[in-house]
Amino acid sequence: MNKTIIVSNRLPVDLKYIDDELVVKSSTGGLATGMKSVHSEGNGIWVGWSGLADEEMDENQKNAVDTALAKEKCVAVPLNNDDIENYYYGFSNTALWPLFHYFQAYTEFELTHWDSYVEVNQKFADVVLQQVNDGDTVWVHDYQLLLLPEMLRAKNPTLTIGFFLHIPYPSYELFRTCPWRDELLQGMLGADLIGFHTYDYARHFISCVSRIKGIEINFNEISYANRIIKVDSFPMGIDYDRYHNAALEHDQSSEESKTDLMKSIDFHNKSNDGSKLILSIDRMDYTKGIPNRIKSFEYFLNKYPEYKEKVRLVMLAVPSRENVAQYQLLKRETDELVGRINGDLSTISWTPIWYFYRSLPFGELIDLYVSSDVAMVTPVRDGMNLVAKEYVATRTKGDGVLILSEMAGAAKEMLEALIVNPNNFDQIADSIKEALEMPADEQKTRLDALQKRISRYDVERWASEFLKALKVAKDIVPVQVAQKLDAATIGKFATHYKKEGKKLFLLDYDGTLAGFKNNPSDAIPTQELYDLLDKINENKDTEIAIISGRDRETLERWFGHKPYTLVTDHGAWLRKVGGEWGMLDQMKKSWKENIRPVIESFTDSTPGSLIEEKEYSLAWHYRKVDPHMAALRTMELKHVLKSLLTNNALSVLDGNKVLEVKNSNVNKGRAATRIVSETEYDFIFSIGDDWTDEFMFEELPDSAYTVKVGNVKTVANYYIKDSSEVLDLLRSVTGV
Ligand SMILES: O=P(O)(O)OC[C@H]1O[C@H](O[C@H]2O[C@H](CO)[C@@H](O)[C@H](O)[C@H]2O)[C@H](O)[C@@H](O)[C@@H]1O
Ligand SMILES: O=c1ccn([C@@H]2O[C@H](COP(=O)(O)OP(=O)(O)O)[C@@H](O)[C@H]2O)c(=O)[nH]1
Repeated sequence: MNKTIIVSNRLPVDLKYIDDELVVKSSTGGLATGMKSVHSEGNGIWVGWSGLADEEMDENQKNAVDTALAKEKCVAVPLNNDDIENYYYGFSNTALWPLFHYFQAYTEFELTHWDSYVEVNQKFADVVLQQVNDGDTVWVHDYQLLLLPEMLRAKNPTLTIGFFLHIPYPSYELFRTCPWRDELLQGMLGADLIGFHTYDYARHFISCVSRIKGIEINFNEISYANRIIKVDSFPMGIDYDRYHNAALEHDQSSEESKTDLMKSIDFHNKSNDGSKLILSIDRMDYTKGIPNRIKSFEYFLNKYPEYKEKVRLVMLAVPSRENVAQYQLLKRETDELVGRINGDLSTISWTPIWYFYRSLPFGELIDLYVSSDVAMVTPVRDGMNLVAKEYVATRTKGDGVLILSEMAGAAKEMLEALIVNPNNFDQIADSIKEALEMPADEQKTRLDALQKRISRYDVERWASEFLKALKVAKDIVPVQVAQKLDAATIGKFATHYKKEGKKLFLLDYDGTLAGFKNNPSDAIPTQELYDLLDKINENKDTEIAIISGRDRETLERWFGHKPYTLVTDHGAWLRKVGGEWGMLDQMKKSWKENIRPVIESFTDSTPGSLIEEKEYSLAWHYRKVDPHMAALRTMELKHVLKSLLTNNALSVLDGNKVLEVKNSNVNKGRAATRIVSETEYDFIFSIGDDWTDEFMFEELPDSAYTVKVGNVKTVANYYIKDSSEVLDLLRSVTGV
């Protein structure tokens, strides 16, 4: 039976050696609870770092760790201190974390960090590959392991691979600053499904793939390396029942049983003086907007002084990544701010900010959530933010107000919260006032709606939706009627070619015999191409026909002196070997005077595009244009042209990064038909890359060998990867 392997930087268990004794604690983090059902199913396992440095343990200790982990169905990836320093604190947390959270000034790109990141991703891959069997599913989590999907696929293509990013995916403008942007995207594209918390993150990722990799994308499907990769958003939820039920239990418990922390800050007596509590919980991380929150609370107290002595901010900051300099600075800044504000504003009976730098066990967290009138969750950037959801889940009495930053992924789903810009102190101050004064029925209406949504789409649902979508994604077969041309089939062509009889090669030029150049006039034939075609042409039974969208003048300049059949202007002109040029259909060109200015104005307003004037057509090339802009402009231009081309005599041809206005009755299919109708060929081979070549493939007799350059939708029977394979293919078929 196939199994599912979960891979994340950290395992769902915390391990510690205390006085030589290994202490194992199950983690209650969001991911761990969410994946519980996936993890416990069948023979599934979880692969990750144990949190301990490999060289700090002797063999016995390592064995003890492995045994303890095995009991939890976990397998450790051994990391040494250098790995932890360079891969975890280094590339993951001083390059990717700040970059992906829009803290560009904090982002450091260090080659040693990158090298370690590659090496450690490979270590993860090696451990996973030891654990998997063919056909298994691997679900990779988060920014520490962006390279892993591709590393796994390279070694075992039978795996179904999902990837989920828990942090924001930045816009192209940020992402492109990373020196290893190609490698990171390549790594992620090894997955079958790539999930994000929000649609915006997914959109940014798709934009990076399209702009950096130049890959064609159809809505949320990326066609790459003969696979379809799905991209979608799956907003992660929490274990709603766990929080909700704990809060219900808390409501029923006696005052004495409340936790020491609560007693120490006199939470439960607050109702006596009518004072209110505002709660703030996060890891001590610069993305969480802690200094801004403190300053906006001070701003609130100064803007609405009637609230002095009536409200307290209880701030829990959990120590995190303390080895990274920016985290140390943030800690210092926070300590100083709290000290200054408390110094300025405290009275004998009132301290405005209660600040705790520590983590709390579950019970005390619940106590905090339940006892607070308002939760302020105001990160400057946050992938999702589970604290916001947990606060809502614990409000069992229908009261409590959530103030939520629009920069948290959670804001996309929690619209009934008071949504704020974390940098707008004035707005935050007003929202605090609104929250403190919100009528009970409004609190309840907002909470009901939030609770309904968060309880339905909980963490288990999130995991199962992702895995369902992953299965569907793996099963998508690229729309592909053509077969990849393999050595055996090429051998068959060659055998056929050697037989007696007339042979015809119909060869498209741009994108087939010649690779694309940014400027079409630079795509001149190489000596290698001339030599090869001449050699093939030495066989007196073989006819070479170059069938191109190029104009007559250009093709004549390049091939006029050769004994080849030439078809130009997408099939408008034909010159048989040794014959004269003839027009296949009577065509007009006077229309160009009206259409040219329209295309010219698009060229002016679309940097990178250019107009190519042919005798009987006008082509607008946009190969160098930014793909998003190109998509927009081609849509507009097609629309404008459609309104101008009112009779059927002209049509717009949507080619490979080119729009071309030409006479409707001309196409390569008609030209090819003319050629094959004049001679009886025993062997026909045709090859092309463009949409215009489809007419040719379509019209040729069934016995013809039709080959598309590029793995895209086609009516051809076969395809090859790209134009770099064309000349070798011709050599193999003809044996020259
Ligand atoms: O492992 P650490 O370095 O100690 O960091 C803790 C985790 O922080 C990040 O959490 C993110 O995931 C949450 C759940 O999807 C999301 O709500 C939050 O917005 C994110 O910041 C990180 O992504 C994890 O890998 C870390 O383990
Ligand atoms: O003392 C604490 C404070 C917080 N949390 C948990 O830490 C998680 C924080 O997740 P979030 O998505 O808000 O932010 P992250 O830290 O993952 O960036 C939440 O589940 C909190 O309940 C915890 O376990 N102990």
